[in-house]
Amino acid sequence: MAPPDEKTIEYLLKKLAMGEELTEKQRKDMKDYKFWKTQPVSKFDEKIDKEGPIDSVKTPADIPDEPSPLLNDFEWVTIDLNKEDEMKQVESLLYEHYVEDQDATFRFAYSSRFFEWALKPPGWKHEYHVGVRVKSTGKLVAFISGIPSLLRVRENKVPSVEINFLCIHKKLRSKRLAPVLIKEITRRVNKNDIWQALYTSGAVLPTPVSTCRYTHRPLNWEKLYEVGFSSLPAGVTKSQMIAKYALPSSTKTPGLRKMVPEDAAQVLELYNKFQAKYDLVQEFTEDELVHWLCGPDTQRDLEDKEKVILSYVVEQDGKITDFFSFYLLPFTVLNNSSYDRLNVAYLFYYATDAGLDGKDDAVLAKRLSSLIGDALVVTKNLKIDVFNALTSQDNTLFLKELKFGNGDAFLNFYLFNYKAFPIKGGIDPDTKELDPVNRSGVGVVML
Ligand SMILES: CCCCCCCCCCCCCC(=O)SCCNC(=O)CCNC(=O)[C@H](O)C(C)(C)COP(=O)(O)OP(=O)(O)OC[C@H]1O[C@@H](n2cnc3c(N)ncnc32)[C@H](O)[C@@H]1OP(=O)(O)O
Repeated sequence: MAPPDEKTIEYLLKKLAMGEELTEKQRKDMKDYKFWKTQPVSKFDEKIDKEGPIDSVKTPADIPDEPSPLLNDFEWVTIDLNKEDEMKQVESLLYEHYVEDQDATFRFAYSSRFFEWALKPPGWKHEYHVGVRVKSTGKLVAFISGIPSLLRVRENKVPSVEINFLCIHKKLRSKRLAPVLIKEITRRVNKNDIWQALYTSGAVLPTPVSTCRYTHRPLNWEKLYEVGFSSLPAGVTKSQMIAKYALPSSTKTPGLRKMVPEDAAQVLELYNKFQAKYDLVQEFTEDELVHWLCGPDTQRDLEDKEKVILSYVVEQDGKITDFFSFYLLPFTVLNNSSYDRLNVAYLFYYATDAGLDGKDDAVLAKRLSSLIGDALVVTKNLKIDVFNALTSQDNTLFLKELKFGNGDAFLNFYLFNYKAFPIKGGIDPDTKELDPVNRSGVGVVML
């Protein structure tokens, strides 16, 4: 990994991804996970004989009606994301404190639109947007969120929540507040008779069910270089680098067009068929699919580059044969005289009917390379600077060909109160290199 002061694209993307390099060092002994060793999660190296819940069966009546008390100066709050000022408070807490960056030169540029999408899918619940305020000033100093999600873990449907955006003000770090927040959201979720959760983190905790690697594809190499994020490899000229990442100006798939909500029934059918191969999947209703792929109503009239999620379908004679989607989360660059923003796209869901019988990976690889190659063209035309993807889904079939470079960061997937056999992350467990043969079993994409 490059030293932080060099500000290479590798370093930045690692920060952006909130990932960490996966080293044995990072993994403490189980006994040192003072909080996690008390929770219903698998232990490292635990032999799993059967998949399923860990805790004994409970009912909401067994769960306390009130949260654990906080220290005197603080209070629990439920954030009302329908209120503009409360939405803004979450935005600014995350803007200031979500990314660890010593000299604070870049930050995720979260927007209300992004949270409308990420935190208010169909069936969202106020009580899963949990905050801690300073009593005297009302200042929001910590946040954790959940959204309802029906998961499939191999053959089992698991009603769950997805937990995300855990954030504590920098001044309140290392005071064991994170476990208190996690216990409070667990209590609120359990009260609704839900006992399982999915979450991801760069941090190594007991115990990842899967680990994927981040990869990135420069779209505007010159800008990345000019802001000092990308370095010039020895013996290569700038024009060679620009030529390396050049893309055609228009897409090549006949019938490619933007997805509209009316496509949902066909897209859902295709999504379900395509995702059948994966071991960890999010099941969608049609309404949920529209939300996740077409975005909330509030984004529909915006220009594409202002949207948070964009989806495209391929339609041939009235039949949708493929789709892809990506979400946009820029970051603000501080202290740079030429640029104040870097535009970043993240690969989201996709599916194709090519090679659905699973007999010929070459057919699937060819189609996906062409499809996601078009996603690169679309994003480049939207002035996106870099396109990120994990090694999840079938991504290792096309990442190399499309010139995605390996990131240093890894993302761990965790299940709460659910034992599961390990799920492949699209990388070789020893070398951590992309593995196009033993592809990932992770179908779900977390934000
Ligand atoms: C059924 C429903 C269940 C619902 C709940 C399911 C579980 C959800 C779990 C949450 C999923 C979140 C998904 C995301 O949002 S991942 C994104 C996490 N956020 C950030 O990285 C933003 C910047 N960092 C911070 O705000 C703080 O450093 C955080 C809040 C991360 C920790 O605050 P702080 O640094 O001040 O620490 P502490 O003294 O309070 O607490 C120390 C304890 O916390 C354990 N720790 C540290 N980082 C994480 C982490 N990312 N997930 C889980 N646990 C974590 C740590 O191992 C130690 O426990 P143990 O080692 O002693 O055992």
